[in-house]
Amino acid sequence: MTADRMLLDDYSLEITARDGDRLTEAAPLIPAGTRVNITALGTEDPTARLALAASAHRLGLTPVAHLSARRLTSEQELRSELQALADQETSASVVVVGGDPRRPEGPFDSALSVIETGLLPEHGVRQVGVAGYPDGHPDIDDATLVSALQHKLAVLDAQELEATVLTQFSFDVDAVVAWITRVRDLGVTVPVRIGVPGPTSVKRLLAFARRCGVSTSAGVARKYGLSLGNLLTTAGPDAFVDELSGRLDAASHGDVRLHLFAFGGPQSTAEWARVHSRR
Ligand SMILES: NC(=O)C1=CN([C@@H]2O[C@H](COP(=O)(O)OP(=O)(O)OC[C@H]3O[C@@H](n4cnc5c(N)ncnc54)[C@H](O)[C@@H]3O)[C@@H](O)[C@H]2O)C=CC1
Ligand SMILES: Nc1nc(=O)c2c([nH]1)NC[C@@H]1CN(c3ccc(C(=O)N[C@@H](CCC(=O)O)C(=O)O)cc3)CN21
Repeated sequence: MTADRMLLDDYSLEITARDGDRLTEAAPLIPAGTRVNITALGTEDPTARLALAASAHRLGLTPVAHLSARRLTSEQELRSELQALADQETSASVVVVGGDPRRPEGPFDSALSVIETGLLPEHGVRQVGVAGYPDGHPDIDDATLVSALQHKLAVLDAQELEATVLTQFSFDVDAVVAWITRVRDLGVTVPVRIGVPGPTSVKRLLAFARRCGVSTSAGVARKYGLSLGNLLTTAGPDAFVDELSGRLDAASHGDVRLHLFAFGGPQSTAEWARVHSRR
């Protein structure tokens, strides 16, 4: 198996609640059991996210609902959301992120505070994803991020939950390789999924990068293949993934896979993964 195929083997796909119908259309392109992550945006109807989790499950995929700590207005809301996922048998895997609101909307200020409630395993959760930041975070310093990561993994381990680290997307292979090396050196052994945008217009990629605090310096953009002078062209992660796979080896970097953000919709991202994993 080539290095690209290892990275793309068992990739995960992140979509939003609005992508429901489009997931059904894209499903024939997606390997059975693939994890489909459902972003927590705060703008969508929570029932739409539940419906999408149910639909992914029916399509033979593995739904992974995201919980956003700072967007939860009460512990009751967390309980209801988990119970609703459990009732439709879609609670086995979730992701817990801090959430973008500057001030928490309820009792939870971080992913850790949600995990520490102990409510996840009580509702049938067995596997939990937490976030990693190869490019850093605009509002949170690196030391805080790394200690939060270690703390979350320790508590998940104590709760006998499987953990995965899902990274924020990045256009910078050097930063990603350095970050994987750093967390492995710190003793993080769990699987890591590197966030990569699926193909979409340069314009959309730049807008998402700005919104999510991801850097797009001129050098990084050029190497990635983002032509800043032509915003309507489509940019895919081909060069990024080829270089990343050439620079990783399982012995020193452990279990590393791709987490594809379907910014251009599930179909184009799934098609990209299918073509690229055959090369
Ligand atoms: N929706 C998504 O898919 C993603 C969201 N993010 C965002 O990245 C940020 C950090 O998330 P996690 O790594 O899960 O952190 P976390 O919840 O583990 O928190 C790490 C530390 O940063 C603080 N913190 C958390 N969110 C913050 C915020 N919005 N502003 C200032 N301080 C904050 C926490 O109190 C804690 O001390 C959040 O804003 C999160 O929403 C990151 C990646 C993906
Ligand atoms: N700090 C941070 N906050 C986030 O919210 C966030 C990240 N990082 N990292 C990446 C994920 C993926 N995210 C997203 C956000 C929007 C769409 C999206 O397709 N939005 C549609 C509208 C969909 C809707 O409103 O339901 C769009 O056309 O913009 C996809 C992924 C948000 N995410």
